[in-house]
Amino acid sequence: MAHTPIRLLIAASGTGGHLFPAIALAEHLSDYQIEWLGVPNRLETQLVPKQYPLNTISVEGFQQGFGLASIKVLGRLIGSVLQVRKILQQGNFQGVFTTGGYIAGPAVIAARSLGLPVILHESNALPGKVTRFFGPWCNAVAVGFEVASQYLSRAKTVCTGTPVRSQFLDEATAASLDLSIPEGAPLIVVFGGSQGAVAINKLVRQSASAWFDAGAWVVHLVGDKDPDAESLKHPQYICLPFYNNMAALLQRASLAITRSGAGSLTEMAVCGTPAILIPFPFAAEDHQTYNAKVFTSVGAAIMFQQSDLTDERLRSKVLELLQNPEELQKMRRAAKAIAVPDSADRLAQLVRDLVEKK
Ligand SMILES: CC(=O)N[C@H]1[C@@H](OP(=O)(O)OP(=O)(O)OC[C@H]2O[C@@H](n3ccc(=O)[nH]c3=O)[C@H](O)[C@@H]2O)O[C@H](CO)[C@@H](O)[C@@H]1O
Repeated sequence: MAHTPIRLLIAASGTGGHLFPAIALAEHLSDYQIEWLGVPNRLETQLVPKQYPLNTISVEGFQQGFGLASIKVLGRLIGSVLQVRKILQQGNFQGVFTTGGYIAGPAVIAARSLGLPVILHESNALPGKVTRFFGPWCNAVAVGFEVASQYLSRAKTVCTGTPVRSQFLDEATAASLDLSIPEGAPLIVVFGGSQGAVAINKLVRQSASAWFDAGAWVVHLVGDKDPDAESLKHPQYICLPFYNNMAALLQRASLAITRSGAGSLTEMAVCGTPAILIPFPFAAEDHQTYNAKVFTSVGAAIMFQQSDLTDERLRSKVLELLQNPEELQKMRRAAKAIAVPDSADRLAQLVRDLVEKK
């Protein structure tokens, strides 16, 4: 007898760091009927595969006001909870999965008020405010890094690692790199999270000529907000606003220079990409520094705070690493050692256990 598929609502919104782990999980629940919950005009409208219908609600600005007992914030929260309840009831959903952030508050309250199980995944080493507040209301909080559990003592935490999309796990992906970089040439990949990092871009442009002289190639993903994006030209330099095949690029890279968003870090661990990390200085509660420390503490990466970093320091550190392949190899092994390649399976199993048990 054919049984009806489980219906799951995934509430993930805003940045690649929130969306990609949820997309990876969805790939592992292919027997489920999945719909998405997001907000209009954010990255989900572009990144969520079309097979998952996107429901949108208005929660814009909620996060900024979070914690302030302002009537306006409360009013907005109640409004969004009612919208999510309606979506859950009309869609006959049996559970909710969320990756935290502003969308998680209304999603958790709505689901719990209807008696539906909620699983929250927190990819950062220092869990966000929404996770710390709503975590205890969830049936489980899955964490990407073990260290996050210590900030969630009232929640039921399970360390699953953070899921990456399947192409990151297939070592043959490197062959699909469609950028012409000579085989064997050292490759430095520079990127700044899903939205670019103008400050890193500037430092890299000031430093890169010494790296070219040392024979390295640079693939620079500059984002779409850098006014000087086109200013550097060199035969060993490839500049793009965004690149879709990050798996191939990180597998091929000799070194990455990047922010320390949880998504990028998890992908670099799986691919074994040595990294220089420059945490985004304005990230909430400086959480990117906490993320970076997970990697520096095992020797998988080197961290610089943006305020201390000059083009001179960056230039010489990269040259030093390029001249020391054994050190890069050590970093590569250390990164691989903290990867959780079966994270999507672990998380999917947790979701199945809690949603199907109901
Ligand atoms: C500024 C900020 O607060 N960022 C947060 C945001 O992540 P944010 O999305 O900024 O950064 P992440 O590092 O988590 O993710 C970036 C993602 O974008 C992808 N990518 C990037 C560039 C590109 O050209 N192509 C591409 O596909 C990367 O492969 C990665 O999957 O949520 C994360 C998870 O809560 C946090 O850890 C980050 O601190």
